[in-house]
Amino acid sequence: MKPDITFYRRFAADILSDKKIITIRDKTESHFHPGEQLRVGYEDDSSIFCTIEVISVVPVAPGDLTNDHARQENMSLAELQDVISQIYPGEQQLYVISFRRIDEG
Ligand SMILES: CC(=O)Nc1ccn([C@@H]2O[C@H](CO)[C@@H](O)[C@H]2O)c(=O)n1
Repeated sequence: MKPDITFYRRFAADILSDKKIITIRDKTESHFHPGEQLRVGYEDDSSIFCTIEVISVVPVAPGDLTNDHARQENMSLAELQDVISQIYPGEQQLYVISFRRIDEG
């Protein structure tokens, strides 16, 4: 089965240990709905590593990211801002997808 959403492999351990409970995406991945269950795969080979349930999808501008967002990413705010500027350079409209992990694969 193909994943519904993918993550860079370096973030998988934080998701599987429930330390990372949000992801921040652009418009192309803003269509998920609360209650939806998503198969989660690795970005590099698309293999599935867990299932999550979407809690909410909330618009955010990169300049409005807070320490609270960073905590939910298991990062410092500086790290999060750095990651966002690398993955979504120049993007002014992003979306915070909150989730809970349901199982491993
Ligand atoms: C693989 C792929 O298609 N896209 C993305 C996009 C984002 N992210 C992570 O979400 C958080 C905020 O952006 C940070 O932790 C990011 O590293 C990810 O892992 N994979």
